[in-house]
Amino acid sequence: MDSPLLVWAAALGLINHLFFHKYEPRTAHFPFLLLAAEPVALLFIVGVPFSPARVLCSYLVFLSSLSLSIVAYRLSPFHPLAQYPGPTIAKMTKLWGLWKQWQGYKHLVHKELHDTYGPYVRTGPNELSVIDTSAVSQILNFGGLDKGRDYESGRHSSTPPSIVSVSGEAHTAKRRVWNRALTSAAIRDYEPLIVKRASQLVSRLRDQTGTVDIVCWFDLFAFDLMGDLAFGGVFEMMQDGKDVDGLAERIRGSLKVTNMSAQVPWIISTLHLFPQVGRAIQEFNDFGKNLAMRRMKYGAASGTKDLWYHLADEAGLEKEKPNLESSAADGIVAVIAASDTAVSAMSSLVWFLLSNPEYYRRVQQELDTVFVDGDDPLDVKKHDELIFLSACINETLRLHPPVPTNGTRQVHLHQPRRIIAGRVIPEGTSVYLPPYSLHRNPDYYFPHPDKFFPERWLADSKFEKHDVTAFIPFSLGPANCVGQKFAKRELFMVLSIMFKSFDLRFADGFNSEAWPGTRKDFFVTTRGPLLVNLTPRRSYV
Ligand code: HEM
Repeated sequence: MDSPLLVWAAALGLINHLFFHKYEPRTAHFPFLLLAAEPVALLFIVGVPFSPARVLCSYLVFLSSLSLSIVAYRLSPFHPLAQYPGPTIAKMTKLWGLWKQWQGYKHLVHKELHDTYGPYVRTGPNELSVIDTSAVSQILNFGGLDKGRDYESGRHSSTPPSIVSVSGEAHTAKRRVWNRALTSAAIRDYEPLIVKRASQLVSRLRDQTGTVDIVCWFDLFAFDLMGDLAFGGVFEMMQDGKDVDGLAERIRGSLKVTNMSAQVPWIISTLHLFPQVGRAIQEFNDFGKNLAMRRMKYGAASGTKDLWYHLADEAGLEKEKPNLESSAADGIVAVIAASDTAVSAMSSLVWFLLSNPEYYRRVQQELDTVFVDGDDPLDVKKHDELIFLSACINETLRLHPPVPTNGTRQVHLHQPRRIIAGRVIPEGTSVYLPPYSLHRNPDYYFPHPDKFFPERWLADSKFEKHDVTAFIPFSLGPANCVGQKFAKRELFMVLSIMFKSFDLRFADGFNSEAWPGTRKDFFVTTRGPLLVNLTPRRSYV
């Protein structure tokens, strides 16, 4: 074979690495075209006759040289993250963890890596995972790192921006509107809707005979509630007893794809060139827009201020009113962000209590003491007295955080490096602070960091270590969970009325020990059926 061609092909591989290293591509189309054309063009440049064998050799040598050069650099002491430990395969390529991630086990992978390598782990060529509390605030809080590229990367240019997909000033503007939508006063306006839907949940559960999948009913409840709040009452899933249009499945499918593709952001806009992907995106955009138009036509389900009222800035408080598409995108975010998260928390809490009968009894006793006969468990004024239920909720969020790995924060390319907790975070680095691993770190929760011990949250706790700076189920800082007060209100209301209304036990034959393994991390958590039997205690609805 012609050695000049092979030498040039090898050199071209190295030159391409240097070029793309300096000018990191935002999309894959241009690099793909370039990489496909170069080895063929080389035949003409070197002046050798065209033949399929020469083309093949040129490709092989070119791609081998390019890949070897990339891998050698990533593993070399010259790479800016060289001092951080991690598995070699993770340092070489981002593709290594995609399979685990596709299966929904990213949180477990991060945990395993931290157990092996310590609090700072290199989980990708330009990616770190950190579970050091002295870094938490410096990374997440005001003045910390920006939201990572993974947040915006799933969004096609035709999709209107939502609070999740924007950063910088655009995020600050959206966040102002969302903050107004989720103040304590605003949440009080939403309470009648929570009361209505929580009562309906209990009454529908009463209609069921035999075994019940409580996860499924929590799902139906959450969609109905968020449909009321965000779009004036669009779903009646509890009434139907199922998700007739398969909305939840569609949302979860798109979450899975977005979550995966966010790992390799440069491929997104190329994927979007495929007509099927474009169509699916368009359909989803239209779905949001139609819900928004329906809400504008029929008004709020409560007849008063709902979430949409704030998201669409109906009070006209913003200098620039958000357009319909943008508010619709936020409304859809509300449905997604509020449903899977809250459902995960409620389901896990039920699982933990049924697996620990002594704690379950204690929760029921507390509820029976706080809400004596005739008291309404949906009366939020009494929820502050539910100290033990509150401890159980915290312990659930610690062990089963509904957002187990969370998205990244980032020192963007061309930004100066940052020093965080005394360590250098170079430009172009994405940083995870995975709640699942942080919450189970024995340096912060000891003893028995993996065990459900609600007592550790009580004022007279005897636990040796209980460092609440390592508790971030709702994240921290300017992009933390804006809905956390609402989420807690919802959890207290639903759990109070449910445990007052029913005695629950795992259904006969249900493999309860296997249930935590059905929890999958696709940014928010999905979970498998949780089969229980319900025996009515007394009626509140
Ligand atoms: C137990 C329930 C919930 C948990 C554990 C949870 C957790 C989180 C987490 C970890 C984030 C990511 C923050 C980050 O990037 O650092 C987040 C973001 C967000 N959550 Fe929640 N969430 C819950 C319920 C809710 C509810 C009920 C709502 C709405 C009513 C909501 C709305 C949002 C929104 C809009 C964001 C994006 C905030 C931003 O980018 O500024 N969440 N949530």
